Formats: sequence, structure tokens, C-alpha cells
Amino acid sequence: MLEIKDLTVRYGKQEPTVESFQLSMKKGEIVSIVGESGSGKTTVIRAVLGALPGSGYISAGEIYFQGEALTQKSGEEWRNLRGTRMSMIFQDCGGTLNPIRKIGKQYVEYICTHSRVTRPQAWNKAAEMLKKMRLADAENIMKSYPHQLSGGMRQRVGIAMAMTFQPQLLLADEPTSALDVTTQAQIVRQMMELRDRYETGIIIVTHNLGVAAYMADKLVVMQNGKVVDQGTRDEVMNHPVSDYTKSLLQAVPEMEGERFVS
Ligand SMILES: Nc1ncnc2c1ncn2[C@@H]1O[C@H](COP(=O)(O)OP(=O)(O)OP(=O)(O)O)[C@@H](O)[C@H]1O
Repeated sequence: MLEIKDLTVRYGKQEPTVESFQLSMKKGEIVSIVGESGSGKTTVIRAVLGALPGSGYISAGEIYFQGEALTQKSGEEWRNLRGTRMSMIFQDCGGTLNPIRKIGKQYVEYICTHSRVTRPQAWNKAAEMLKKMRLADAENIMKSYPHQLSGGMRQRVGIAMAMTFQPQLLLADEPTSALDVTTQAQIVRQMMELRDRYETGIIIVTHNLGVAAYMADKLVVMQNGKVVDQGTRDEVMNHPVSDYTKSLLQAVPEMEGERFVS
């Protein structure tokens, strides 16, 4: 479904921020990228999305998504994939919602820009997606402004929006970090349910090894732009190769996800 080969990303003339990144991902698989701040995790997923900020560019390597070479695509072709076949959620999706417009209006507009449906159809679709994210009283949420919802509710709205078109790939950048532990656990479970329902592959960038270990089929550990450990969850958790991963594992005693979500 997704193959990343020897991906190298630079910002302007700086040394590479990400160097020779490799990843092979199957349909419906969940991959977690963990690593310290500045190690290049966000840069990897932004490169896949074709949305590197500022002077960022792919200086080497290839990204194949469902057999298509993304790096050969024009900006417009790549943009057309975003929001439909692949989508992204951020640490604070609520922050990306327009604060002075009601949720329903924004959601309907989002659906209408990406598909040919009438506004009432879009409204129904939006309400249906909010219900799937277990947001009780979806109609009421649609009529609310973002600030009237809690952080966890806003994040669920963001995830619902990202899942609207049943993307094959969801890129999630610290999707639960701003939330309390209980809400984090609920949202993590819901993302996994969505994966089961739609067979969406998910790449989740997180500092939280508990979240990573609980959710992921595969783990990628990054340090200074390079992958220092990669493999199935059990391989990396039980047989880490790098000292960095070993130190990460030691620092998080409750890393078995079971404990995290209990
Ligand atoms: N817009 C930008 N312009 C120039 N350099 C950038 C830009 N964005 C990121 N970088 C460089 O890339 C490095 C890695 O950033 P990135 O956001 O990918 O790391 P990260 O591992 O996701 O960190 P964090 O966990 O803090 O989000 C930064 O330390 C910085 O040097």
C-alpha cells in the first residue's frame, strides 16, 4: 500500500533532516514512528502528504502509494489525493477548525469541496461520521462553535473529518498528546476501530511509547533524522538494536499498551 524507499528530505541548504528513510506498509497496518523532538518524524509524514513546510523538499528517494510514485506527481495531483485517499490529523485538530464558524458549516464545506454531493447529503454524512466517533448528539455538535466543545470532542471531530472519505492512509501527528490519559485511550481505541472497519493504514507519530506500543503493528524509532530501529512491535520491544531504543524502553516502565489503556 505504501512503500518509502531511501527517502531523504532537506530544508533549504541544511544537512538532511531525514536520511534514507525506509518503510513498507500493508493495507490496514498501523505503524508508529517514535523518537525525540526534532528527529524528523513530522517531516516524514509531511513528505508523504506532499506538504513539506517552508523550504522543505525531497532530495532523494521514492514514495509509492498504491503503486503510484508520488514524487513523480504534480503538486495538483498530489493535492487531489489529500483529504480523500490519504488524510492527516494533527495534535490539535480543533486548532485547525475556524473558531468563528460552526462545526457543521465547516464540515459540510469540506465534504462539498472534495465530492459532488448536495449540502443536505453532506450534512447527513457529517452527522453520520460524528456518530461513528461516538459523539453523542451529533446534530447539536454540528450547530456548535469549536470553543464550545472540549479538546477531546474537537479531536474526535477532526478524526471524523479525516475519515470521511475512508482514506487508505491516515497520517496522525501526535493525535492524542494534548489530551488527558482517559481521553487519549478512548481516541486510540476509536482510531483502531476505524482501521478495522475501513482497513485504513495509519502512520502515527508520537512521543508516547505507550500509545505506540499499544496501537502499532510496526514500530519505527528515529534519532537525528535516521531510523535506528524498525520492525514488528514485538521485535522492537523485545529485541531493540540501538542503545537509544533501549534507553527509551527503560524510561517508560508502563510501556505495555495494556497497562496504558487500563
Ligand atoms: N519549516 C521548516 N524550515 C526549516 N527547517 C525545518 C522546518 N520544519 C522542520 N525543520 C527542521 O527539521 C527538524 C525536524 O523537525 P520535525 O518537525 O520533523 O521533527 P519531529 O521529530 O517531528 O519533532 P517534534 O516531535 O518536536 O514535532 C527540525 O529540528 C528542524 O531543524
